Amino acid sequence: MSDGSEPSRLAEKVREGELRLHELEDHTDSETAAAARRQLLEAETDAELETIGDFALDAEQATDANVENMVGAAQIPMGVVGPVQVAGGAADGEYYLPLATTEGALVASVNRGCSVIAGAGGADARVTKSGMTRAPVFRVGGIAEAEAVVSWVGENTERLREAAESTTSHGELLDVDTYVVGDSVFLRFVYDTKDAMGMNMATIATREAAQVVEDETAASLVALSGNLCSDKKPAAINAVEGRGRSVTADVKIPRETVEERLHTTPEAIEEANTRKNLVGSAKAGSLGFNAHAANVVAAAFLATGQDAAQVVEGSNAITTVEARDGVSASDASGGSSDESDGGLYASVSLASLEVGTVGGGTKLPTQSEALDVLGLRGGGDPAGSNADALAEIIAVGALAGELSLLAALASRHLSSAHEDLGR
Ligand SMILES: CC(C)(COP(=O)([O-])OP(=O)([O-])OC[C@H]1O[C@@H](n2cnc3c(N)ncnc32)[C@H](O)[C@@H]1OP(=O)([O-])[O-])[C@@H](O)C(=O)NCCC(=O)NCCSC(=O)C[C@@](C)(O)CC(=O)[O-]
Ligand SMILES: NC(=O)C1=CN([C@@H]2O[C@H](COP(=O)(O)OP(=O)(O)OC[C@H]3O[C@@H](n4cnc5c(N)ncnc54)[C@H](OP(=O)(O)O)[C@@H]3O)[C@@H](O)[C@H]2O)C=CC1
Repeated sequence: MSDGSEPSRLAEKVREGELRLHELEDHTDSETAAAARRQLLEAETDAELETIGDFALDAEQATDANVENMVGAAQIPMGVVGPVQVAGGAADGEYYLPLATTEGALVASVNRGCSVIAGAGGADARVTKSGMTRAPVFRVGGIAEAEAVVSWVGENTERLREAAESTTSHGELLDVDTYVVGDSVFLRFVYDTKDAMGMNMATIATREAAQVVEDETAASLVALSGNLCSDKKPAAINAVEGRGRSVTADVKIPRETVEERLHTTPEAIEEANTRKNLVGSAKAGSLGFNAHAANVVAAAFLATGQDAAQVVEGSNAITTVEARDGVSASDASGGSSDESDGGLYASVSLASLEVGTVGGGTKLPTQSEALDVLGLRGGGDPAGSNADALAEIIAVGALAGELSLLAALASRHLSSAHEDLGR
């Protein structure tokens, strides 16, 4: 880093039109470039950017792959919930889940849910489907040509696989789903992206495959993303077909635990879930039949370096709750322990949770430390197991949030909780 005059000199050059704002890193280190931009912004907006400029991350690393025109860093408070026992297909053990949020009462609520789940012996969780998608749109002459392209794709999936997989040592092409609308052909490529969330990987691989389609058929590529993917937009296709990881967590909680820890009954939580999450969501035309899965998904995404815009897909979740007779506490190994006099079964199924433990924002310092808390930094053994485990733990966090909020609503504690903790 240079002395204090260097940012002023660079800021002046930008002001005089000798340098563009985004070119500063070509002339200095990233930290100095960010300082120069802050000076410019401060002069032009009267804002003071002292705190934005007081960051601990490595500016070189951030500007390498995570941000352009860097001025500093946004800081979000991070809390932690747990420990909670997770018996998953990949996750196995007691976990603390870091959550970054500015919503008071959220961490307390999820923590309460985790303590209830822990008291019931833990939750089960499984990734039931996995596949990151990219769906280019091609122009054809009409439906006859569209049909010919679709047939060619069906007969040449192997060639497309070869082209796609030539760009990655980890990614595997699983499927190519075809859709036709008039003279538009959409090919929805589905990849196993292992421990990467996989959007860059899938996009680069699909570019190669799309080239083969263009070379061998009458189709002409219009856009490498044709929105049937569907990335970062509310879309039924993700809720139905899944995107990233489809993951479910569930738990059985004895009646006494519900009454003591959640101050309500299994029946009241079931009714709140039915009338709110199922009937209310249906009437609203919602894709998310849950209370606030997005809260946990967003906070876990921010803490662990996921792409925050994909909270849109992460909120495609259905919560089910049932008051059951003779319910047994989970024993966190898929079995059950002592029978009690009834209790609660609750589940959350997130259809399209897009997570990774390598790539994207996961490499940054606070984010990778948060992944360390989970024991999930970097690639798993076998590849994909770390991202599966992360999906399962977030699902259990979402389940904890659902339980706690539904209970707060059933016991009429929601507004007082937020009065006490959130303002
Ligand atoms: C606030 C509570 C938890 C109090 O709940 P309580 O049962 O009165 O609290 P408690 O003092 O008896 O503590 C119970 C447990 O909660 C946890 N807990 C308790 N306090 C803390 C704290 N400060 N920090 C960390 N953890 C805390 C902790 O696990 C504790 O157990 P312990 O460790 O003591 O044995 C409860 O009233 C609650 O969960 N309310 C619901 C709040 C909520 O879920 N907000 C979510 C956001 S709402 C929103 O964004 C979406 C919305 C609502 O618009 C969506 C929709 O339309 O539904
Ligand atoms: N391009 C786009 O259209 C979009 C991009 N994004 C952004 O994409 C980024 C995420 O893309 P993503 O592809 O996940 O990440 P990266 O682009 O950071 O690539 C991750 C790479 O890590 C390598 N890798 C090493 N170990 C593993 C492992 N165990 N499992 C899987 N891969 C491994 C792979 O290399 P190799 O392939 O050589 O094997 C993989 O391609 C985020 O920053 C996100 O914001 C988001 C939405 C759209």
